[in-house]
Amino acid sequence: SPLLSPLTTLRRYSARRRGGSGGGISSSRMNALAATSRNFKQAAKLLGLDSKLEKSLLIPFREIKVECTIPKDDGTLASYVGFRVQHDNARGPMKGGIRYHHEVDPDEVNALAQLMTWKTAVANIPYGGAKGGIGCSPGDLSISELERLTRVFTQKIHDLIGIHTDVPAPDMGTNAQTMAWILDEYSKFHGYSPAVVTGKPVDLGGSLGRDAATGRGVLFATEALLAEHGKGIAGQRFVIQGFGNVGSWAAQLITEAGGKVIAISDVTGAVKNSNGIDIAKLMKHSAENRGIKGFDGGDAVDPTSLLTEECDVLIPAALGGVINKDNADAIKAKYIIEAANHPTDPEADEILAKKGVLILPDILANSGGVTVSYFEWVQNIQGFMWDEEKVNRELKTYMTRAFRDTKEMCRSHHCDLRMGAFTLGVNRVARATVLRGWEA
Ligand SMILES: NC(=O)C1=CN([C@@H]2O[C@H](COP(=O)(O)OP(=O)(O)OC[C@H]3O[C@@H](n4cnc5c(N)ncnc54)[C@H](O)[C@@H]3O)[C@@H](O)[C@H]2O)C=CC1
Ligand SMILES: O=C(O)CCC(=O)C(=O)O
Repeated sequence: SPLLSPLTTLRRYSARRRGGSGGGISSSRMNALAATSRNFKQAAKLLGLDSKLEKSLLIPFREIKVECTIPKDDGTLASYVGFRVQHDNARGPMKGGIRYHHEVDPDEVNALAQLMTWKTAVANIPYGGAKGGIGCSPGDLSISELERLTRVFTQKIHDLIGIHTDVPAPDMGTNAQTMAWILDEYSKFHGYSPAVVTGKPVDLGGSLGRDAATGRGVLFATEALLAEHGKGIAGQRFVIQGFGNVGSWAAQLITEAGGKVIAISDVTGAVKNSNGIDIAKLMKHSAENRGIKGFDGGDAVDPTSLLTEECDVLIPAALGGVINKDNADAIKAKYIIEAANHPTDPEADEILAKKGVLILPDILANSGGVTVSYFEWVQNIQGFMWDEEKVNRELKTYMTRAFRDTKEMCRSHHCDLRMGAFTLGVNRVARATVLRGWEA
């Protein structure tokens, strides 16, 4: 969250976890890997990819599973399973976040790693894709337990990550402080290596603007989509699920651009105000009260009904699979901007397409985070720091270009935005793979 120090954010996450389910996640969601692979196969078909190349692109490069055993503060031992899936490196070092969440499982990490491969290609940054996670509830761990867990995880994978092999970053339940621990632990083995992680604190070589980057990229992508329909952010009504790094920055920047955030949720609860929620006040409340619950700047609403609220633009910015065949038909938004990864199941895609709802897919909409991660890595390698204005200006250029390239694929392949982005990403990875001589 923009107003909080890294340590406070992790503590706040803990309270959110204890606060209740937050809602909106149905048991009807598709398996994440099945859903992502289905989108990939559809794109491969549109591109007319050779079937052997298609198969080779889908199979991950490496799947790592490690047991991380740590002493708890009370002296007992606890063990957690950590994963890192390195999906593809045809276009460069593998890149992607590390998630701490109780629902982390190998299939989902696999799906998220695959999405990173297509996302970095859509953004046209010189990376492949990876993702990691530890099955834990960060909220139930103290800061020192989280630090021990992160250091043990790093000890187990340090030989398999690196500046030119695989570069982790934050995702749900992790933040700049987590990256600082990974950087420190990795550097014990390999010498001081700031470029081994991105999204780290600015004091350790993090980029200005990385904290806000995913939310800012969501704003730029939304602006590009609305502009096609003769609209701007100003005057549009937004509903946002998730008030963590991505959701809180998106809410803040949309408000600054004149949009009206009329409902927002996190794991502790949801609030609605048709006159527009005071986001600065909500940030303060959330920091002081460990979540949205109890905020008096609107009416408390059932988080499960948040996604189906009347609005112009819906922004899921929390978990995957939240828009599925159970609730898709009830969605009233005209546009869905996927700030979260894989929030929409393919079955829901079909229902929403029939209703005329336009979806800006995750691998385009949330690519601002990894794009500024790339800027951070470049700055670290060059030993030179950009000012924030340059970071934000370059981010806008990259987001606008990714949107334009996606639209071009939509036109040439007669497909929707999701398939436009998938064909764009898959085609770039396929070309790099063939050029490198994949069959040799
Ligand atoms: N952090 C980043 O740079 C990027 C994140 N993403 C994606 O954005 C999404 C959010 O990530 P972050 O904001 O980084 O995570 P975070 O850990 O900072 O925040 C997650 C938010 O989701 C909320 N949440 C959890 N379960 C919920 C539920 N059932 N209902 C409503 N809210 C719920 C939490 O309370 C919290 O507000 C994830 O899907 C992540 O993969 C995508 C690209 C980059
Ligand atoms: O910044 C990065 O490297 C990765 C961000 C990420 O995990 C994502 O885009 O889903």
